[in-house]
Amino acid sequence: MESETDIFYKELPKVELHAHLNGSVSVQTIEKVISRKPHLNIEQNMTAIGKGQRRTLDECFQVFKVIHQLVDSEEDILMVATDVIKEFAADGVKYLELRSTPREETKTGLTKKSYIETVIKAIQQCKIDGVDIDVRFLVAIDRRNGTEVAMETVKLAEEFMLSSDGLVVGLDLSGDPTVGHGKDLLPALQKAKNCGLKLSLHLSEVPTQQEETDLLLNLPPDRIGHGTFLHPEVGGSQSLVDKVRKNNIPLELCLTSNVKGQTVPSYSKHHFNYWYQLGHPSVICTDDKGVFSTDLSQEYQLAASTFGLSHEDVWKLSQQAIDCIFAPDDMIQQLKQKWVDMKPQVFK
Ligand SMILES: CC(C)=CCNc1ncnc2c1ncn2[C@@H]1O[C@H](COP(=O)(O)O)[C@@H](O)[C@H]1O
Ligand SMILES: [Zn+2]
Repeated sequence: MESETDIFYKELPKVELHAHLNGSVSVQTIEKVISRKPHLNIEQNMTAIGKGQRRTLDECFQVFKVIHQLVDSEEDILMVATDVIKEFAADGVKYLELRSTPREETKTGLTKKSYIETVIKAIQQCKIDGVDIDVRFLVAIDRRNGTEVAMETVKLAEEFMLSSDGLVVGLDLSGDPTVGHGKDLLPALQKAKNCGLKLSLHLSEVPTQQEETDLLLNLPPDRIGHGTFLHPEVGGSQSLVDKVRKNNIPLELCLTSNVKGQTVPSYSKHHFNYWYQLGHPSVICTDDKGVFSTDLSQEYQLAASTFGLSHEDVWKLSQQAIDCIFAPDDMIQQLKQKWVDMKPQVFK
């Protein structure tokens, strides 16, 4: 951790809806994987961006390549996923949607199928161990890989949605936003939606994606990652904003990620404020807590201190996130009850 987070934010029950598995790996876990693979000559400081540091988007995506080199077997994925889930739980996250791109690695025998199975195994193991968190999984499409891989990923996600006892709930579209075009992925995303997978799409993470965003908003997605350049003040348009509002599509907002990745110039200029002022459902998330050296408590505290939110405002924000989860209604009701039960303790 970079700086102390107030106890209120730690104790606040939280919902995390935008967390990439391999971007969420902590320093401690990275050290463990590095010690398993000394021959790679990778140092811990190559996988995280510290306090006050910034990187270009391109440099950030290089970091994921390094982490992928380190995390390349079923054994690694099981450890990484288990650690990440336990860390979110220790930070007061009560419900987590993890997302990850299935990969295959010939040299370790990892297949896309065993990749997903291993993440599911980690989720189940944490449940058995009594970790106080409910976890669901979104299978991710890396936009760089194009139409065919996207379609193959949707098929896998559908298979697991039907066989994972409700743990696989949806699909994520992510990857370097400057590569590829959403129109090539539209048929796969449409198919996913038709078969009942929920969709969370990274949209307008960089400027100049209006056309793609406009197209993909017609699906419509169930949630939007970032949406940094949707509104007219930053080169988006009123018609994009109207589409998002008309369909009431929640936004997943990641302050530190956007500032460190330099798509947003400073915390006070973050688009959280624009959407919050509109009363539009906005969920504070971490994106990549390992890479950006943060956690969800810290992100809530940052939002509060930057935009002058009271503890009561922050409570409402974390509570409203419950309505944006992809798990079915009984989980929503369970979480709402948990928030009611916990409130006296948090405001003591
Ligand atoms: C560069 C930057 C500012 C990152 C934050 N914004 C992001 N935008 C799009 N895709 C992302 C971002 N962060 C993580 N990802 C995706 O998540 C992957 C890492 O997690 P995983 O291997 O899917 O488990 C990356 O390879 C990338 O495909
Ligand atoms: Zn993301």
